[in-house]
Amino acid sequence: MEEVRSTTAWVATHSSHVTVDFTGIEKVAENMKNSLPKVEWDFEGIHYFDNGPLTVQYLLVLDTVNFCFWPDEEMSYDHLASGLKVTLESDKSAFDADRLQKYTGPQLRKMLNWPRPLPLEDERVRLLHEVGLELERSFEGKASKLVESSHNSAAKLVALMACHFPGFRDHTVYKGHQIFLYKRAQIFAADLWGAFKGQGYGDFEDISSITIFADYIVPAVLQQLGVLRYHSSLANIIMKNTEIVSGSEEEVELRACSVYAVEKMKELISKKTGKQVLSVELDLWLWAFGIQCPSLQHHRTLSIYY
Ligand SMILES: Nc1nc2c(c(CN[C@H]3C=C[C@H](O)[C@@H]3O)cn2[C@@H]2O[C@H](COP(=O)(O)O)[C@@H](O)[C@H]2O)c(=O)[nH]1
Repeated sequence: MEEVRSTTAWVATHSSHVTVDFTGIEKVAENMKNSLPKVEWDFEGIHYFDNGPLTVQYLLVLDTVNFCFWPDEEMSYDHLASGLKVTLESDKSAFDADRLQKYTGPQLRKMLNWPRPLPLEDERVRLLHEVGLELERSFEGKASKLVESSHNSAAKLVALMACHFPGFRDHTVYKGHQIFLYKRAQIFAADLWGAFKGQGYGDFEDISSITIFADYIVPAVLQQLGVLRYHSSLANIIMKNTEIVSGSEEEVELRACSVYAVEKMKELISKKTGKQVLSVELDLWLWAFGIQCPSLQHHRTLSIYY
């Protein structure tokens, strides 16, 4: 996580298209210092939960395919989370490692009750196969064993995931420097922590080490709040829904500046209140705010990472 923090800070200080506005951060921190809005994990009631290892298996499958819900305007994260939940409720072995290795695009569509091909469907299927195979090879087929191997460390869990599953290696090269974001690996740790309320499979002594999850909703919210400012050419691209290429300077800056800005916001709120604030909590608040705001325009990048 230190690498996520330091490399995203490097991007923020060398950024050409996105600026982090410290006055904007100060304003948000000032507003939040008295009442930091607490958003409950699963505030929408769409996730599977049985307080046991099957929930861990469900969350790993969910975060394996938790990316790119566009250009299909009707598709959203909620369809994914609830579709996988219904699947598991009717067939408890649906996410067994051997079955994960065999799913096809049409079968995944059927699970989600989706009438047409999913965005990046072939990649979603490939990543499910990858996770099924590696779970079988290294963790007796069980996501719970993977989590147990992290010995209550979220940072270790993220490192283990990056090591075992190439699809979770969310990094890029920016102006010659390697930048780490690890969005889906971090969100898996956060989902466990949220679902299990910091107990059992969600008991991570270093949950404070996690950063926010750099997706396409959070940068848009931060821009709306005046925390991020876009160069006019980038603002135009986003306004016109023009695709931004994965790995481009613009894309890396949008994601990295978001991580950096929220780290700064967190430090400031903690200083003002004398209480520790977690990036996970800020992320959930920003994300929940973003998805309730249908007019919010986000950047469009075809990516398997978010
Ligand atoms: N930063 C951040 N990004 C998040 C999430 C979540 C879901 N987390 C759930 C877990 C527990 C809570 O109950 C949350 O509901 C999804 N995403 C990202 O959003 C995008 C989808 O958006 P739309 O097209 O509108 O559905 C896509 O990139 C997806 O990867 C989050 O928490 N934080």
